[in-house]
Amino acid sequence: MSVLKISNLVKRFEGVVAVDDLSFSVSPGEIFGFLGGNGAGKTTTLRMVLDIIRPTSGTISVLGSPPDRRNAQAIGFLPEERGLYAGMSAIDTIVYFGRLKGMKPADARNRGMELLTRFDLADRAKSDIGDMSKGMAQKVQLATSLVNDPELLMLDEPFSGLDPVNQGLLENEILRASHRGAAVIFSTHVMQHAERLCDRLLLLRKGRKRFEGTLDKARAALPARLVAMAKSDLSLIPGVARAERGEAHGDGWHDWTLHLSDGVDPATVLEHCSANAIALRRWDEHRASLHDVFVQLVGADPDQAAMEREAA
Ligand SMILES: Nc1ncnc2c1ncn2[C@@H]1O[C@H](COP(=O)(O)OP(=O)(O)OP(=O)(O)O)[C@@H](O)[C@H]1O
Repeated sequence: MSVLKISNLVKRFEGVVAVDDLSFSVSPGEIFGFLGGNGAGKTTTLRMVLDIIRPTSGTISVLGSPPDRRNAQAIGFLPEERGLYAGMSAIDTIVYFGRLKGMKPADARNRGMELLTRFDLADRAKSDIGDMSKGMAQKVQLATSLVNDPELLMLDEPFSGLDPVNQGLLENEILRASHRGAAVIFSTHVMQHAERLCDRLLLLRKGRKRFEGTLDKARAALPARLVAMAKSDLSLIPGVARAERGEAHGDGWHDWTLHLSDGVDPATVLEHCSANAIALRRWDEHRASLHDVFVQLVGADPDQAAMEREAA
């Protein structure tokens, strides 16, 4: 059974269709990347799952029921706009959220301390949130979303604002939640995180689904590039859309870069070479990255490109 099932979801605000006939589902233990450019409709979708806003049409099922604040006990959510109550200690904040989710205070406190220890913040458990750095406060907020061991964990841009060590820590937490059977949905603009973590991903553009599937399927959506060294003219091979002859290596050997036509498997080009006695000294396949797929299907976004360069 799906933990989350969204069918034909539409959300219209005045003058804007924020979510446009969106359908997808997420199963227990699955890590699902919810990707899209700025304003694609990601946060709006997550808010509808949480019953913070209501759909214009379509249906959402969370653990078999329509969205309802009572589902909160089974959900963990890290909102995009961070912010906890300054004036409250880290551990009291986590206990507060645990209690909102129906936990006994002692259980929430034990679980909170366990999380703070894992997040290297045990010595700051009694510190006021207002006295913490932005990244530290973000880790406390992450702990509030994990305190109840949710069956559905939804993280909106969880990596932004974290240093590389803490980004690694967050990746581990996402894997840990998935291993214990939680369905995890996260949005990000940084494709490397999605590439490392996602079992499946969805690309959203202006509220509409542009792609849904595995990382392999996403990368296969763009033609591959091959780099080879050969004596023959490789531009004539069937399936090669464009070929560039590169550096000469003597005795007629040249580097070649081959851009394949859509849907052509690099293996068929290699088979053609061996069947036709085309000698090769080098053969490297370069598949499209998720970044390439994102830019192609969702459109380049200057903010995203800058963030991805920063993260690379
Ligand atoms: N309360 C609202 N009233 C009117 N329009 C809204 C409201 N909330 C969101 N929108 C619009 O809906 C669209 C989708 O916004 P949303 O915040 O869901 O995008 P997002 O994918 O989360 O973007 P980002 O990556 O920039 O956070 C945008 O055009 C936004 O302006």
